[in-house]
Amino acid sequence: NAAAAAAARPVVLWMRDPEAAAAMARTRENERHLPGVTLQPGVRPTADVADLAESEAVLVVTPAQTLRGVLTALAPRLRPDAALILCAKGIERGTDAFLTDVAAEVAPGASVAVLSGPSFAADVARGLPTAVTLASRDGALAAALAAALSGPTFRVYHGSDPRGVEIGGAAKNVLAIACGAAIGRGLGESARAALVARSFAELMRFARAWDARPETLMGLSGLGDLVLSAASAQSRNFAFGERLGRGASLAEASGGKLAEGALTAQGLVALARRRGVEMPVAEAVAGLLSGTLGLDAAIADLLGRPLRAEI
Ligand SMILES: NC(=O)C1=CN([C@@H]2O[C@H](COP(=O)(O)OP(=O)(O)OC[C@H]3O[C@@H](n4cnc5c(N)ncnc54)[C@H](OP(=O)(O)O)[C@@H]3O)[C@@H](O)[C@H]2O)C=CC1
Ligand SMILES: O=C(CO)COP(=O)(O)O
Repeated sequence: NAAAAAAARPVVLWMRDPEAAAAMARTRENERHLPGVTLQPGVRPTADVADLAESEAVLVVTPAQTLRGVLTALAPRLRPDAALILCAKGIERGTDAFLTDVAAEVAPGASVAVLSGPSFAADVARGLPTAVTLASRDGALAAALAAALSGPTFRVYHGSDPRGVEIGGAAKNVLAIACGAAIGRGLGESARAALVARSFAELMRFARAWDARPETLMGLSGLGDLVLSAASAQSRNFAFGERLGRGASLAEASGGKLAEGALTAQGLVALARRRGVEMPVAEAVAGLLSGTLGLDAAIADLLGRPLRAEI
């Protein structure tokens, strides 16, 4: 919707469910995911992959754990020079792979970019002011895509550090669960602020160890997105943590909604360990989710860590 509004260019909205696509073409509304938002005139819903054959750029916006399957199905049907813009936030379960690496494996030769940053879909769709960042190793491509996608209220910055941008999106979801759990457990706003700051320190260490630029994490994907998800009950990851903090079971805590951090926590911790990065907050979340750590023990572990220099 934002892209169609920005440039008045035609946008093909491919979805897997033919009935949902037909309904959306008829009503011009996504009643299940974004009720009350009217599709821009240039958006054409379809369930036929062949309709993507002419697309110059493809935004892939399905959950992180579906990326491999979705790209495997789509890639052979796309233009060989189509840019793939990855919008999911996560690390692949089982392989612990970054999503850009999954894309490079499934669609070798494709130009891959990552779009991430603080942006609730409902805000973007309603035209509220939003800023995100889009990065590709090909900086000129990133700049061109950012210009094409930007509009009056949807500002797309660009960069050449896709690894940093994807780390920001994947990790903040895990860390937002910790903030939610602290609030749910009644630890207070000072504890939340402390967790945000210490989580950000973890993000920076992780980024450095995984060849990303630390300054990328000081931007929209990283600091910006962590602040959004850690501070807002609208965040599904925060809400998931908050319910855990109030004593809900893992099954109850998701509320049937996608909480990407719950699926990425183990992968994040595995990657951190592989490069010797200390991530106590992420470790606490992973321990909670795997059932090896109770909430009060996790809190005690974090508070009981040896005092050290902050920086
Ligand atoms: N929502 C948000 O505010 C933001 C989300 N993101 C990221 O975007 C990604 C998707 O999130 P979001 O859209 O909110 O998730 P939702 O669960 O709300 O929607 C997921 C969409 O992906 C579709 N889908 C799921 N599995 C498949 C599949 N195997 N093949 C094709 N389509 C599939 C679903 O189709 P169906 O309707 O048929 O189930 C649905 O349309 C996540 O990684 C999230 O972190 C990033 C920024 C903001
Ligand atoms: O990534 C998001 C906003 O930038 C959406 O956050 P949640 O997935 O936690 O709802």
